[in-house]
Amino acid sequence: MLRIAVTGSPGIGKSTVVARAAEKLADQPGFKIGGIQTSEIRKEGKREGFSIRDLATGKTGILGSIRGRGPRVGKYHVNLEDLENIGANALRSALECDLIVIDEVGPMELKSEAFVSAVEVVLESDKPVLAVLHRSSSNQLAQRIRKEFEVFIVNEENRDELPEKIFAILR
Ligand SMILES: Nc1ncnc2c1ncn2[C@@H]1O[C@H](COP(=O)(O)OP(=O)(O)OP(=O)(O)O)[C@@H](O)[C@H]1O
Repeated sequence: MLRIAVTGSPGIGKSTVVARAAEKLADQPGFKIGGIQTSEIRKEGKREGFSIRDLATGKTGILGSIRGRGPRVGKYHVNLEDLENIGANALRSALECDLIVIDEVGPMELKSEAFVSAVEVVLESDKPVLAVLHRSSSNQLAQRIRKEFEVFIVNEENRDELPEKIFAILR
C-alpha cells in the first residue's frame, strides 16, 4: 500500500513538500486528489489562526483562531464545526480519489472525534495516503502513521528533491 508521511522540524517545509508533490500528481490527467490542507492565517505579520481546506472542492474554513469559541489548543480556539463539516467531510469524500492528502493530524485536529474517526476510516481503506506528521506527535493516530507509513524526514538538504521523489512513488 502506498502510504507516505513527511515529518521534520517546525517550519522546515513539510507542507510545502506535500503541496508540491500533490501539484505534480494533479497535473496527471485523470488523477484525483482529495483530503485536507491546513495553512496559517496571518494578519500584519502575526499568526491569528489556521485555515482548513478541502483539496477536492476548494472549500475553506477556520481550523483554529485566537478569536471565537471552542476547545483551546494553546492560544487558539478550535473550530469544531469547520473541522467536521469541511475536514472530516473532505476525508470521507476523498475515499473516491486516487490519493488522500492529510496535512495534518495535529493537536487541533484531534479535538474532533468526527475528524479522528474520518482519519481512521482513511487508514482502514486501501487508498494511497500522503500525510504530514509533526515530529513531536505521540498520539495514537501519529503512532499508527509512524508504524504503517514510509516516513521521510524533511531537512534543508532534501526538501527541494523530496516532492519529485514522492511523486515518483505515488504516480
Ligand atoms: N524548499 C524550500 N525552500 C525554501 N523555502 C522553503 C522551502 N520549503 C518551505 N519553505 C519556506 O519555509 C516556510 C515553512 O514552510 P512549511 O509551512 O511548508 O513548513 P512546515 O514544516 O509544514 O511548517 P509547520 O511546522 O508550521 O507545519 C515557508 O515560509 C516556506 O515558504
